[in-house]
Amino acid sequence: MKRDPQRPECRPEPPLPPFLLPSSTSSSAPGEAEGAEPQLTPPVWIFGYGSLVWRPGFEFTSRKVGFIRGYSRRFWQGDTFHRGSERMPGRVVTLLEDGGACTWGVAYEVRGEQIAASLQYLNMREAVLGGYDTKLVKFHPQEKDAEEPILALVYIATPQNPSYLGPASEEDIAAQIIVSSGCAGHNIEYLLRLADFMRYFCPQAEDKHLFSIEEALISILPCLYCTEEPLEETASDPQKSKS
Ligand SMILES: N[C@@H](CCC(=O)N[C@@H](CS)C(=O)NCC(=O)O)C(=O)O
Repeated sequence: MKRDPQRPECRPEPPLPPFLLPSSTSSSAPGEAEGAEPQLTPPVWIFGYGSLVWRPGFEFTSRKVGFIRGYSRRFWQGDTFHRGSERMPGRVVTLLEDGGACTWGVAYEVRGEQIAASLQYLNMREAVLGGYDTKLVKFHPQEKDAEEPILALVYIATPQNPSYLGPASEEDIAAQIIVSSGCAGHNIEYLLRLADFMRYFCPQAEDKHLFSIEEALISILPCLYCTEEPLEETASDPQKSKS
């Protein structure tokens, strides 16, 4: 896919300074480190790259489409609550450290009372229910005139969390998504909404993993994308509409 010369090339990011944000799997919300001052200063930016791109679930002041460097998005996290069950775990996305890669998503700006409310909500949704930890990353807005990257909080499910499923073929991932649903809805919806986000908001970006799974899912369930014959065809040949 042709890259837009205006867009910053995706190259390895220099390491971030260490920060004291606790792992959000601890009982405290991110930013409430035991005995240490939180490193996030208002306004706080939260980067989403999975369900957060279409369903943040918290109030925010503004949002920007953009990317982070050094990570690839992978359907390698199991989910037995939002998009799956204990008996049929679903698959949702996490980030894999990958020096030369970029992951596109949405960063949300939260201010004032929105900060504590969003972090408490996400601590429950992502950490407690989802097994995700928090990290700080540099977010690059897609606006061409965007100068500096923005420090943002991101939720990542590491291989150490109990729901981590790890790599599988795109076909096996699609087959697992097809049979999984949970409290937030079907796992198919999760995949297709993420694929639609990338098509409409980041058409210049590549995500072979995501679109290969979507293709595998459509090859198993062609009805998902079957369309009626174009009207103009049946109009020109009325016999067709009778078949
Ligand atoms: N942390 C990623 C992934 C978050 C994610 O998709 N988490 C799932 C599982 S815990 C979730 O919140 N699902 C809600 C839904 O599927 O609507 C993001 O920033 O979007």
